[in-house]
Amino acid sequence: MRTSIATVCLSGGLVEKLHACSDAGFDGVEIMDADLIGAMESPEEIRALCARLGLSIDLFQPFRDLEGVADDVFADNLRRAEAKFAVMERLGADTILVCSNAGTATIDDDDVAAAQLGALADAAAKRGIRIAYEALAWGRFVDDYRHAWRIVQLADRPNLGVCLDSFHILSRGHDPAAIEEIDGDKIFFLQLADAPALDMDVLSWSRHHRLFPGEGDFALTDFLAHVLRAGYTGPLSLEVFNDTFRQTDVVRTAGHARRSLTWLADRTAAANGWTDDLLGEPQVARGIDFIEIAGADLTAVDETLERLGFAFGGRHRSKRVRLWTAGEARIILDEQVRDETPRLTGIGLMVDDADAAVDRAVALGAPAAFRRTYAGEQELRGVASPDGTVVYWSDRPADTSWITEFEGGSPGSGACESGVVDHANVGYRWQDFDEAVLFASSVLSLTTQSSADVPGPQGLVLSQVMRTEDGVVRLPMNLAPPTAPVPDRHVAVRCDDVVAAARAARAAGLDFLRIPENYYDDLAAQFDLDPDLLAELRELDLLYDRDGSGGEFIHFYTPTIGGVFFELVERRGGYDGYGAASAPVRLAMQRRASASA
Ligand SMILES: O=C(O)c1ccc(O)c(O)c1
Ligand SMILES: [Mg+2]
Repeated sequence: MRTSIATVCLSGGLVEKLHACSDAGFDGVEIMDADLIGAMESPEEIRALCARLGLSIDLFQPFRDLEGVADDVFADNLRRAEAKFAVMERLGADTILVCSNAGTATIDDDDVAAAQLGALADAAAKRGIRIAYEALAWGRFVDDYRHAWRIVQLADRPNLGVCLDSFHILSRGHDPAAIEEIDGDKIFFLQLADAPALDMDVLSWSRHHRLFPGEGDFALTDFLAHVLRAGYTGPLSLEVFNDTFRQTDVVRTAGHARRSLTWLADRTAAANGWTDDLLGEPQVARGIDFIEIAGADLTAVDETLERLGFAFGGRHRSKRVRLWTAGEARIILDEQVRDETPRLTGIGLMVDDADAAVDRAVALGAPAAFRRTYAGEQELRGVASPDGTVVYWSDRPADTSWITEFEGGSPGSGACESGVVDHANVGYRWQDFDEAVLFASSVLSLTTQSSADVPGPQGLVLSQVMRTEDGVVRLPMNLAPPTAPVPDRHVAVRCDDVVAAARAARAAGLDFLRIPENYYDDLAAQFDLDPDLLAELRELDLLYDRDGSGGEFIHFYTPTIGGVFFELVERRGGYDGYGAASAPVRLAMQRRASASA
């Protein structure tokens, strides 16, 4: 698999971008005309730099508004094209992307389009240049790849082919299966982009919201399989217009981009029984082994967990680390850090083959994380995720012998004995969010569940749930408001009787997140609730949700300690959500609590 990336995906100047692409391991680049125009370096210098960096210039782009125009306009278009061909000769680029006319086309006639593209191809042929014709989703008369292919066939020039771009095809809902009807050697170029399913005008969607493969909702493995079955042998190239990636660190984004292609090639090969590009077998998590919270002083967390009914699992015999458990929910408190406010720093997952999980993660470019272990202690292998959170894997059935490394534990209050980690809700800075989604899909083998916007006091919070099919591991991921100093994260523990657990916690002196009276008035209006249940919810600051099939969710929150808080939840009757309807209340109350703190 040869890989390439359009320079438009990245932030910075052209030279910086090229260095980053090379460092990330790309084989080639698509040079955007605007990036070259804005560079001090001459085309010859860029050519030499690419050669030195081991990058081929796979495409020069875009050339706009060529075909479907009157003769005088076309004559001027040819003049423009000749000037760009001359630049390409200096760059040493042999393929130019020509977008279907979205601006100046006045003639809706395939014969005219084919004649004009043919004339362009003949001019290009004199310089050994190839034309890759791409149907833009918003093209004036040509907005479908099948139409572009018909015109290319009509023109019938050896140096004229199509460029396929997953965004233009999948955004319009065009069936990609017909790609297999195109001659493989007439697919001159392939551009890949994912995107979230949005209901908006396609041009804005394309220019601002494209994502790297594995981060959005497009069925890209199917798409790529059609292209490869057609016989395409050129590079897999990323063309992702995205406002975030054009602002984030160029080296990091290039690495992130490269990982998305490794993942896509692996998943496509696996889905089709191909052996090329295969990484190791994905390891789907069978459960959460533990959650790790680190901070310089975690005594407030100890107190909260104790009042919640957790059992003290003891102190680690060789480190400043403590363990708390509620049934199968295990929380590790790590005080081996300096000057840090408490935050969720690690997740332990149980898989069938922990070594395979680590190897696959490393193959996907995740840096291995090591923790200091002493003789007789269980070695934990893991990797750092892009934002620094460490993921550890252990073999299932749970090899929980590490628990015996903790000494001096004592039982809990009992209300939480049925506990298990229901979900870990992880907030990310805007710079980290998309990369975190890709990490969860590629390295953690979690699948994306539809995203939602949750209204909060600082604007809408984008929430994207990543989970295993069976729901044993659930990670709702939130894009924190840009002003949040540390994105909040919380651990939700599920138990059989959250009302009893809330009562016990209240009796033990736990402060709950206060919920306003207005919320309960609204609940009564929304759901025809049993008055006793409503009174109980109100008394205990519990939140409530009900789904369409009668499943119910009852939950409450502890106050926030540094960057972390806890939630206790109970699911009844197969409720599968996260109480999204009450999230605005929670966010508003947390803001109020932090303002008065
Ligand atoms: O948004 C555009 O104009 C544009 C340009 C070139 C492309 O390859 C593309 O997919 C979109
Ligand atoms: Mg494109």
